[in-house]
Amino acid sequence: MPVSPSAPAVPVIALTGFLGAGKTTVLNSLLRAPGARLGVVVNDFGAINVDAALVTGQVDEAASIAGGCLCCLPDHGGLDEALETLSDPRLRLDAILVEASGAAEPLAVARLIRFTSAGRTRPGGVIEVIDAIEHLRTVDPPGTDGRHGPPPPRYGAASLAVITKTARLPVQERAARVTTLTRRLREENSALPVLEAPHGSIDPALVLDVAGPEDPEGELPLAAVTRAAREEAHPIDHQHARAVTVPAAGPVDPGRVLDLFEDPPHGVYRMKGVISVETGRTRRRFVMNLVGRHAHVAPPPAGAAGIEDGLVAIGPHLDADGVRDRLRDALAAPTGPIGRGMRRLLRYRRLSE
Ligand SMILES: Nc1nc2c(ncn2[C@@H]2O[C@H](COP(=O)(O)OP(=O)(O)OP(=O)(O)O)[C@@H](O)[C@H]2O)c(=O)[nH]1
Repeated sequence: MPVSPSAPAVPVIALTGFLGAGKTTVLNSLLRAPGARLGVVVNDFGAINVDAALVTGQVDEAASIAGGCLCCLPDHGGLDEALETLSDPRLRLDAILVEASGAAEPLAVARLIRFTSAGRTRPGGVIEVIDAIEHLRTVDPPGTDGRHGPPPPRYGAASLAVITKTARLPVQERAARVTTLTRRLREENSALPVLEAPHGSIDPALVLDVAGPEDPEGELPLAAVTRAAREEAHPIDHQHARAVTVPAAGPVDPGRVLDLFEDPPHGVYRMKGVISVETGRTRRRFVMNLVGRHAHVAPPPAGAAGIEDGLVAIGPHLDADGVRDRLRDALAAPTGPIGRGMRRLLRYRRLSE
């Protein structure tokens, strides 16, 4: 079927959020929803793009950018080219979702999308994913006096905020946490819609709503200019996280990997990757995640078949050599029986349901 030369510009929606907040989980939930044809660009910080391998569901077109933040990589890691390709009218995509790395600064990501050279796209909004458990310790912590100062400027980039992991809080604390987070977000961004997303699940209609007209109807041109200026005023000023990637040569001792996850190296906030474990003649793979002090073990989705075994450790202040040694040690070939470690791993697996 011929494509109209006046095909509408494809909205590009950014998924931002701190390390491990749940961006891939939200993305997967959107991709499971039938209806819209979505393109995906996944940016990951480590040398192995773990997130790209963990994207499940119906991706109509995909691109992967690994090895650093979009905003810090030379030529933004090829984002313009990826958007140019994905916005080809022949692909007939309804929207393109860009999952930023957890170390990216949302204002910088919004600016890259706004000023991309890909001519058939338009900014479709920024969805900031917020970890209900960790956010007030990591992104928006109180000062030493226990009081919050001005909210982080990144809140100003968001068009929708999605709060994840509330179910992991004690029931009696959930409502208060959502209220506190919403109040903080709206101190910077007064009209920001905020919603809870149990296990990353949000209504895709809301996301495509976020991607509504570029400049809200009735908005004074001045408002658009102010928004662009705010994005400009915060150039790439984010704290540079570091990532250490260590591939695994073969099956590992799960006990050693769990020792690492239970006592991560100083400065490591996030670890993720895939490991293989061999018992008898059976080899099984597991997806390992650590966010803060919370470890999660899951079976691999189909997409993980294409990813090599290994771990990526990420943190703002880590000693790369020391961390690499710890990861290598944890991923070394087993030197003895692994039964006890396997039972520990399966216990984590059950608790991660
Ligand atoms: N209980 C619970 N766990 C969640 C939720 N959302 C994400 N997780 C878990 O949190 C961990 C990190 O989730 P991801 O979706 O990979 O987070 P991310 O923001 O893509 O991570 P980075 O790209 O590394 O910054 C995984 O173990 C998820 O299973 C949620 O709503 N509830």
